[in-house]
Amino acid sequence: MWRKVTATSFSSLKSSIFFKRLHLQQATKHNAASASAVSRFATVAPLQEKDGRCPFITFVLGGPGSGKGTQCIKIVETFGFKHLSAGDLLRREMVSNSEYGSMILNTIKEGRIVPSEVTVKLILKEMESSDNHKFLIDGFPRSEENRIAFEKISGAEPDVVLFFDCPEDVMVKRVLSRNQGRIDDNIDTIKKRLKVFEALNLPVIDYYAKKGKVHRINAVGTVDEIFEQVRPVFKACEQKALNRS
Ligand SMILES: Nc1ncnc2c1ncn2[C@@H]1O[C@H](COP(=O)(O)OP(=O)(O)O)[C@@H](O)[C@H]1O
Ligand SMILES: O=c1ccn([C@@H]2O[C@H](COP(=O)(O)OP(=O)(O)O)[C@@H](O)[C@H]2O)c(=O)[nH]1
Ligand SMILES: [Mg+2]
Repeated sequence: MWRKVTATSFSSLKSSIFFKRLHLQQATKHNAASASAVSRFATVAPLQEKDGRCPFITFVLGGPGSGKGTQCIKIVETFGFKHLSAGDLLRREMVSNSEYGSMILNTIKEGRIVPSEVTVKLILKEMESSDNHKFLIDGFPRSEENRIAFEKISGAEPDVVLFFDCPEDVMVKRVLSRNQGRIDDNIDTIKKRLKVFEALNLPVIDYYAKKGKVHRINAVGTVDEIFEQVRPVFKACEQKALNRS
């Protein structure tokens, strides 16, 4: 299993490099643009250099309400991935007496993006504590800065990027009827989130598209119809994912 195989490398990465760097960065302001992120996060040795193996990572991207979380549940059921929703991790952190609680609350309320250090730390912690080696990272990276932070700090890249492509009017309708009591599921915040998605998240999708990693899914249709587009993506890489275990 991935965690057992790489526990040493990942733990030492965590204690020796990631957390030390994190403390340094937390003392600074978090508003750096993606360009400066390149220099803010020093490169670490890729996980696979340490033991020849690395986790199988899928980034699940798309605008608010495009159906990322819904499809992740089906992917988990069918292909046995571990689902990590960045939004859920941040909401859990927010209500856990964390020092970041009020910052996360205000950021989500405004539809902005939480500083990369915080989100990457939560994601890597979950990955490390999981026995699974196949991960769906849902709703992350949301910006080039997020992407660079993850890749530099973890030394890993996604194997697959799913992009749920959905018209804005459909996304707005779905979010407004989501009914999960979320502080950001109101029309004012949705408008801001759509702008942030276009300005900051589409460049991430473009970046991975140029690397041939993006699978565009037409996110209009029933949940089952959409999953029939998703299924072949994972069927095609089942063997590759298995080889990582
Ligand atoms: N294909 C679909 N058709 C209709 N409603 C959907 C579909 N997929 C998801 N939904 C609903 O839309 C809302 C947003 O879906 P969700 O999976 O939470 O999206 P995201 O994680 O991308 O924001 C939820 O209430 C969900 O039940
Ligand atoms: O990597 C992330 C993921 C989420 N968020 C914040 O959390 C909110 C909700 O994210 P989630 O993925 O749950 O929303 P969804 O797209 O599923 O509606 C976003 O608008 C952001 O404010 C963030 O800052 N960084
Ligand atoms: Mg979601």
